[in-house]
Parts: sequence; C-alpha cells; structure tokens
Amino acid sequence: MSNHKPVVIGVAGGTGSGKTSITRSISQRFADKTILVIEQDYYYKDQSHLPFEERLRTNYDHPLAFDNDLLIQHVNDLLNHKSIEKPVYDYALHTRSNETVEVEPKDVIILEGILILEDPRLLELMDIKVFVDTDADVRIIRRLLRDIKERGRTIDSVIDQYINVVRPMHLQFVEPTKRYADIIIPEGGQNHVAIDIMATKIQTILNRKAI
Ligand SMILES: Nc1ncnc2c1ncn2[C@@H]1O[C@H](COP(=O)(O)OP(=O)(O)O)[C@@H](O)[C@H]1O
Ligand SMILES: Nc1ccn([C@@H]2O[C@H](COP(=O)(O)O)[C@@H](O)[C@H]2O)c(=O)n1
Repeated sequence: MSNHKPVVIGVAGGTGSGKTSITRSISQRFADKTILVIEQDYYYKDQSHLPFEERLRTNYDHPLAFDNDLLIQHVNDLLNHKSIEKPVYDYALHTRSNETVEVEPKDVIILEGILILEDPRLLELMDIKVFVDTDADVRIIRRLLRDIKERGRTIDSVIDQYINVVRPMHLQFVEPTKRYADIIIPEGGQNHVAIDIMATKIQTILNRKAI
C-alpha cells in the first residue's frame, strides 16, 4: 500500500438492504490489496461467557450490542499503517469465535454495518458516508432467505425477531442515521450505476494520493 493515510468509507443501511453485496461489488472492481472491508457485525460484544439461551435474548440491533471501542481502536491502528487482529463472528452461536484473523492495512477501508453511522466517533474517522436505502418489505424477504440459508435460523425465529426487535430498532436507531450520509443508494446489490459512481470516486481519490 502507499504511504498515504487510508481512505475510510462507511456503508450503513437496514438489515438486508444490500450493504454486503454492494461493498463486495465495489471491492471486486479493485486489486486485492486495495480495499479492506471491516464488518461491524464482527465487533458484536463477546458473549462466550454467557449460556446459549441467554445469547438468544440479546438485542443485536441496539447500539450497545457492539464493541465500538475495539472497532475504533482497530480503525485507528489501520490508519496508522498497523495490522489488526480482526475478530471472527459466528451467527449460529451468537458470539465471537476464539480465533482472530490478522489483517493488514490497505489504501481503502470500508466499514459496513447497520449502525456504522450511529457512533459520532466513527463518523469522525470517515471520508465518505453511504446509506443503502431499501424498502422494508424487500429487506425482510431477503433477510428471511439469507438467515435460514446462511445463519442457521428458522422461519419462525426470523419473523419473531424482526417484528419484536429488528423493526423497532431500525426505526429508532438505523433509519435516523441516513441524515449523515453523503450518498444514499436505493436497492443495494444490483444498483450498477451507484456501484460505478462509488468505484469512480474511490479511483479518483487513489489517483490523487498517488501523485
Ligand atoms: N438486488 C438484490 N436482489 C436480490 N437479492 C439480493 C439483492 N441484494 C442483496 N440480495 C440478497 O439479500 C440478502 C441480503 O443482502 P446483503 O447484501 O447481505 O444485505 P445486508 O448486508 O445489508 O444485510 C443476501 O442473501 C443477498 O444475496
Ligand atoms: N447473533 C446475531 C447477530 C446479529 N444478528 C442480526 O444481524 C443483523 C445485522 O446484519 P445484516 O447483515 O443483516 O446487516 C441485525 O439486524 C441483527 O438482528 C442476529 O440475528 N444474530
């Protein structure tokens, strides 16, 4: 990577809005060593000391569920060209794994998560803030399919969690962060125009830094 300070981009949006898909599409436009993606989900507070039944009762859509202190420490380390030990998260067990992954700094750091624009300390570190804005009906359908296929959930558990926790928390904490976004992207994953615009903007910043 170059000697310049990395560019930090925040990508927020409700569950199932397409944050991961859009971030992946942007990253794929660049060489492997250019973009580092940090998922806020991997920074859920460690719950390995709690019994599984108790972990099921955690509110994973509240700002206090995240260990943002650690996330901020890691972003600052990366900005200072230091490697980090990124946590690994297990959605089926509802806690961090014992393992971590050593991650080296790259020129562009994308921070992605439902509440990534909620903490003013994180906003301060970002050069570009994005909110992926997808209708709630589309988001719940996507989440239902994904959580059953990839996160070890049942139809009943996803619906119950959505109605009782995810939806109210989205309205209270996620949706209001849209006001901090520089760019609002409708529909996420397949919005090729928005992906092109983001990739062009990132390339422009990288070119400027290379001079
Ligand atoms: N435009 C799209 N059309 C159809 N499915 C999509 C689209 N965007 C995302 N998905 C799917 O919806 C689910 C949630 O998308 P994801 O990118 O993981 O959203 P988020 O990270 O915001 O929760 C994933 O299974 C993904 O493959
Ligand atoms: N143990 C967990 C941890 C998180 N969640 C849910 O994940 C959602 C955020 O991830 P997205 O990829 O959908 O943005 C969030 O809404 C949490 O409810 C979970 O169910 N279990």
